[in-house]
Amino acid sequence: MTIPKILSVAGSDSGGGAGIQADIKTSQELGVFSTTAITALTAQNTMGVQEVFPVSTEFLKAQLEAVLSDIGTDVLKTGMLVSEGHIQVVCDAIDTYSIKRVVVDPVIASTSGSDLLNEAGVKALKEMLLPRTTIFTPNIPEALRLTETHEPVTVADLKKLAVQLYQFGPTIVVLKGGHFNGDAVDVFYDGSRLELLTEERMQRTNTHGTGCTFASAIAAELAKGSIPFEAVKLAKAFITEAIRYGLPIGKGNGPTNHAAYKQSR
Ligand SMILES: Nc1ncnc2c1ncn2[C@@H]1O[C@H](COP(=O)(O)OP(=O)(O)OP(=O)(O)O)[C@@H](O)[C@H]1O
Ligand SMILES: Cc1ncc(CO)c(N)n1
Repeated sequence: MTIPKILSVAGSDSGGGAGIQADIKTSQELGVFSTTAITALTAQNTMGVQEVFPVSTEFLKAQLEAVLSDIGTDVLKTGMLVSEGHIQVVCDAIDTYSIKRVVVDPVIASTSGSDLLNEAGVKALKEMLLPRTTIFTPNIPEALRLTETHEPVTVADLKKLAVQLYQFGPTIVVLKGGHFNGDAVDVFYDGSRLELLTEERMQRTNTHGTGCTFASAIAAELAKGSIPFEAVKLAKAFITEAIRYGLPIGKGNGPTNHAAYKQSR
C-alpha cells in the first residue's frame, strides 16, 4: 500500500487556524500523511499576529533533509517563507530531491496586516520559486503586489490578472477570489484552459486561514493522484464547507472548520 504524503513548509500559527496547523488538519481530513518543515513560529490568535520568531535557514534545511532523505514526499506545499534565504533553501531541496509537484501559497502578509515575507523574499519568490511551481495560489492583494496592477473590478479583470501571473513561470495559476467584491470566484489558468470556480460569497467572520486550507487541500488531492483541475475543484468544495461551518473560536477572526467537508459527505 502506498500512503500519499505532503510536506508542508510553512509557519506555525499558535492560534491553530492557519499555517502548519491548517495544513496538518486539512491533509488528515483528506487522508494524506503530512510532514512539516517549519519556517517560523508565530505568536498569533484570532485578533492578529503578536510576534514572529523565524527559524534559521540552517535549521529549515535540517528539517527538509530529515524528511526528504527518509520519508520523501509526493507534493511539497509552501506557506509563510520569511525571507530570500529561506526560499533559497526550499528551492535547493526541490532541485536536490527532484520534487515534481510543488504548490505555492505566497503568504506575503496576514489578513491583519503583519508582514510574513520580507521585501527581498517577494523578489526571490518571483525569480526563484515560481519557475519551480506546479500550482500557484495567490489571493488578490498578493496578485496585485506581484504584478503591480490595479484592483480587479470585473471577472474579466480577474481573468487578466491570472494570465499575467502565469508569466512568472508556474505551470498553473489559481487566483483566489476571497477578496473580490462579488461572488467568491477563483480563476484556474494553465496556459490554455481558463476556468472559473464560483461559489456564492458567505457573510462570515470565521475565515482565518482560508488560503492555507485551500492550498493544502489542493496539495493533498494532488498527492492522492488527482489531476490538477480535479484537485482544485475538490479543494474549492472543501474550503466552501469549512467557511460555511466556520468556528466561533476566539474574540476576532475565527478559524474555518476543517472537519466540515468530511462531515457533509
Ligand atoms: N466569504 C467567502 N465565501 C465563500 N468563499 C470564500 C469566502 N472567502 C474566501 N472564500 C474562498 O476561500 C478560498 C481562499 O481564498 P482567500 O482569497 O480568502 O485566501 P487568503 O486571502 O489567502 O486567505 P487567508 O489569508 O485568510 O488565509 C478561495 O476559494 C475563496 O474563493
Ligand atoms: C503562520 C501563518 N501562515 C499563514 C497565514 C495566512 O493566513 C497566517 N496568518 N499565519
